[in-house]
Amino acid sequence: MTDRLTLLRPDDWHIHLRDGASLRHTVADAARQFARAIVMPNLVPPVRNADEAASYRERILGALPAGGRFDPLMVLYLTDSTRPEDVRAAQASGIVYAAKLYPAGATTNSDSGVTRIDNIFSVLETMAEVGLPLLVHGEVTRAEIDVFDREKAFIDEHLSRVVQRFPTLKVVFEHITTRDAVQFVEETGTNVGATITAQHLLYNRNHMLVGGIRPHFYCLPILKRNTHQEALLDAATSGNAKFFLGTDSAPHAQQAKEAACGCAGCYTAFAALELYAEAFEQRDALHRLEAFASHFGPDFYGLARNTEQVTLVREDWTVPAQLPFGDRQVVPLRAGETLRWRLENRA
Ligand SMILES: NC(=O)N[C@@H](CC(=O)O)C(=O)O
Ligand SMILES: [Zn+2]
Ligand SMILES: [Zn+2]
Repeated sequence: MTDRLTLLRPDDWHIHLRDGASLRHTVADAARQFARAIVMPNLVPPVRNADEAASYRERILGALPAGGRFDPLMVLYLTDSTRPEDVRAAQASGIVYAAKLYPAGATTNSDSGVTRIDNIFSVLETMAEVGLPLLVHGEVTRAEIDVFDREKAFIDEHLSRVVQRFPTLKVVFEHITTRDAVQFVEETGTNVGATITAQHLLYNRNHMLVGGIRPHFYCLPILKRNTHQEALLDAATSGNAKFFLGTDSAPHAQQAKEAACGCAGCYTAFAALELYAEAFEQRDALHRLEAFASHFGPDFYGLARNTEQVTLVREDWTVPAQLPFGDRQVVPLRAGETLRWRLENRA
């Protein structure tokens, strides 16, 4: 049995760092694990153009602990009024690496999202032309569609159409949760990839709903049945370069999660690699972790792989019941429970 696992330092291709006082904590946690991260733009108001991305990036770097190294890769938030010029300016800025499609109303802070994908076709055309990847929260929002079916409906109604219409556009289907999404990504061209979270590899909806409702497992897209979890585990451990690490670490203050109407999002960045290692080990696939975590993401984005290494050691440790989150607290995934792997530089 392997007791130490050394791999290239990973990157996180989907993270929420939030803003303001929380940055001090979210950035420190991310920087301990990752060299770079694709930083989600769903602030209020969202990050809509290169200038807003540049100032958010400065706030993130300003929150980095002394001596810390971390490269935030910024993302534009597409709205109905995003223009092709915004895409060109973002590409020219050198700090924006993608643009994100949130269907309006699909998830946390998506009110300014796109109401009809056809509204942004000229923007998508420019993105394809300049080589800026499209990141997608793939869920329809129509009230009559069951929450467990919203990802599949998005593929059928929208994503397949977008991919056909813009065959050279790079697309990352974010935080996929279904066998349908795995199959769609497998069957489309090499310009279409997907991120997979640790929680969707480790859990299914029973973990969230059997024996009591557990708000800290609630995220969007929602955990699905175990057959979908199995399909995601197959994909992540397959060695297929289209599937790579994106934590979707999405902290909300404890009171906002443990509420009559709790927010969606799991906080995982504090132990992301440890959580993924647990999932890969379930499949005897630890030898596939490095490529998933550290090779396929930069390869897809056309960036150099990292050169520094990190080491995971087999050592039990207990996840704290809470972690500081600005002037509040966040309950991390697995709070109070034991993790079997530990990143060597963990304090
Ligand atoms: N994943 C989540 O459940 N929540 C994310 C938004 C998102 O990625 O959809 C958040 O910003 O809280
Ligand atoms: Zn999302
Ligand atoms: Zn997210």
